[in-house]
Formats: sequence, structure tokens, C-alpha cells
Amino acid sequence: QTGPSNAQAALGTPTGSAASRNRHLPMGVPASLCLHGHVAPTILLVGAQKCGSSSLWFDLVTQVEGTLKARPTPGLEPGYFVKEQHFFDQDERFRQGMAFYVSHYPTCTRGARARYAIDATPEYLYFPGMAARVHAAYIGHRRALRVIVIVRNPTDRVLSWYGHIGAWRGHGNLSLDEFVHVSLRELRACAASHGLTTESDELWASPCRRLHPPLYDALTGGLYAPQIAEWLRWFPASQLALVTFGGYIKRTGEVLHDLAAFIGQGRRSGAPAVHARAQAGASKPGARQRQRLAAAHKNSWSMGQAVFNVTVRAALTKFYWPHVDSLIALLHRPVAEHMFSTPFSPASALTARGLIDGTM
Ligand SMILES: Nc1ncnc2c1ncn2[C@@H]1O[C@H](COP(=O)(O)OS(=O)(=O)O)[C@@H](OP(=O)(O)O)[C@H]1O
Repeated sequence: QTGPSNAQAALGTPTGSAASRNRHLPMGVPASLCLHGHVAPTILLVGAQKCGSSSLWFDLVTQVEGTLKARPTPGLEPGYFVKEQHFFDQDERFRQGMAFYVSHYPTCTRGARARYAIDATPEYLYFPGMAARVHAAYIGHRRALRVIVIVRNPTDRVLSWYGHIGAWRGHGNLSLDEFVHVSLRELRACAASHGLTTESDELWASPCRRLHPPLYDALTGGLYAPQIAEWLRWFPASQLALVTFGGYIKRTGEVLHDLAAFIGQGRRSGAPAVHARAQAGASKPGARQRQRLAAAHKNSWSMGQAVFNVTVRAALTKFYWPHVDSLIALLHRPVAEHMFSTPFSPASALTARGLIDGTM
């Protein structure tokens, strides 16, 4: 799928400071990757969907030195496609090849400082087969890639999904609680009919990953372990970074500092200091912060104050417990040993309890 490149990715030395808890920054930080005359995306913020990826993308392109977003494409929704290219997950775009993909990014400039284009398409994590496609497409340039994953309490993710994707695809007349109830019931039935249990990681790549409309993939998007494992099958752990939503909200400046180091850069000079973000609605932000948050939330249709009925939340939490345990177990396996994580390191502080109660 990859056409001939105009330049090879040159490997230099890291310029960013090493993040405190991560001893394993990728060896050799790539300069800009120039393909077909354009700066090719080397930072893939692959999801998960509804886990704060728009906010994190906005912070990366405004705060981290050298980062670039895509150019608006005429005829396509500008606020959406500058963030998400949907190249690897949409066959009709993928078939057009790498020259088409990179044409959405600025042209390369001889002698310019290193620039890192970002594609923040959350479906890259969710769809099976994406990591393999990226691996094949970046042949000869794989070491230039940095893959970032942000995860969130999966129960809160379902609420967010219902308010955005569910509303968009039409969740019929099902209330939030009915929607969860029916999704759990259908998922259980589907798992049983395929010889699986609802605790199994295999659910994600099974036919049960998508239930019939209007349920779709609301629940299985939160099975993070198999999704991350798929990327770890194709890329060295040192090229993957894991961010926790709760940690990002509470320790935004620290997370951006760490990710800048992961990318091999520092914070943009002159970028305003970013302090911890309050959870939406928990504080009264000033006008400037409101403007920043509005931009950062552009791609989210937050349900604001909506809450689950207590029993429904408990049922979802029960469903997700083994899956969060599975994520923590994966992060402790040798294959993930050199994975970059911020602001919590799996070996020390990241716990299933913290992810479930949203403090991480
Ligand atoms: N700073 C801050 N504080 C609190 N909440 C935040 C913040 N940044 C993003 N978010 C929440 O993240 C949810 C949107 O996630 P995504 O941007 O990944 O959505 S999307 O997949 O790109 O559509 C969406 O969650 P819900 O409000 O629960 O729907 C956003 O509100």
C-alpha cells in the first residue's frame, strides 16, 4: 500500500527530558517523516473513543513542540477531519494509498525543524486489523511511529457513547438504563451462543463485538486489554504510550510534559501553562479556560449531568471488572514491560480500582 517515499526517516537523539516514572523512552527519536512531499503522521492517537481523545489531541497540537494537525479538506467537516483521518479504518480511503493519506498534511520543508503530524482516529484502536495495516503501510518507517492510547473508566465511557454515538446512530426509544440493560442481556446471549463468557477478552474480536442496531458496539469498546494487546503484537511496547483519563484531567500539565518527552520534544515555547483540569461541571472555569475547553470538547456531545440508575451502574461495573483486571494484568506482562505510561505507571500505581472509580 505504501508508495515510494521522498525521504527516509532519519533517527536522531532525544531532545525531551525523560519522564520521571518511565525509564524506557523509545531509543532514537525520529525527525519528521516526509512521504510523497508531505509530513506523514507519526503520532497516532488511536483512541479509545469517548475517552477524552479530542481534548488530548487539542492539547498535543497546541502544547507540544513540533506537532502538526491535518489541513481541512474541502467538502469534509473541518473540525472533524483535521483530527481524525479515518484512513486505516475506512476501506475506500485506505485503498487510495499513502500518497492520499499524507496529502492531507502540510508539505515538507527542507531544513525545517522536526515536525510530527498527528492522526487521532479512535477507530484505529477499536477495529481489529488496524495495527497490522499500519505496520504494513509504514514499512521502512515503523520506528518513527508513536502510538498513544487513552483509557477511561469503561462504565463512564458507555454513558458518553450513549450521549454521542448512540444518539447519532439512533438508539430508538430506549432510555439510557434500558439501553444498558438490553445491551448486557444481548451480549450475554451472544457470548453464550459462541461458546464465550462475558468475561472473555475474545469477545472484542468475536461476532459479539457489534450487537444489532441500536445497540452496536457500546459495550465492547471498553474492553481495552485485547485492543491494546493487538497493537503490542505489531509494535514494540516502547512505541506505545498509555494515558489514563482521570490522570489526564487531574494532572494535565504533567501528562503533556510526559507525552512531549515520549514524542521526543519539549513543550511549545510560549505555550500557556496548563494546570490540572477540573472534571466538567465541577468548577467554574474562567472565560479563557472556557474557550479552551469548548475547543477541546468540539468532538464530544457530552450528556452533562446524566447519570445511570444505581443498579444499572452496578451491573455495568460488574461486567467490566474482569476486563479492567485483564488490562492491568496485560500491563504487567513482559510484552508490555517497556510501554510508556502517564501519569500512572502500571508497575507502581495504576490499579483496576482506580480506573473503575475514575480516580485514574
Ligand atoms: N477536561 C475534561 N474534563 C472532563 N471531561 C472531558 C474533558 N475532556 C474531554 N472530556 C470528556 O471526554 C469525552 C469525549 O471523549 P472523546 O473526545 O474521545 O470523544 S470522541 O471519541 O472523539 O467523540 C466526553 O465525555 P462525556 O462528557 O462523558 O460525554 C468529554 O466531556
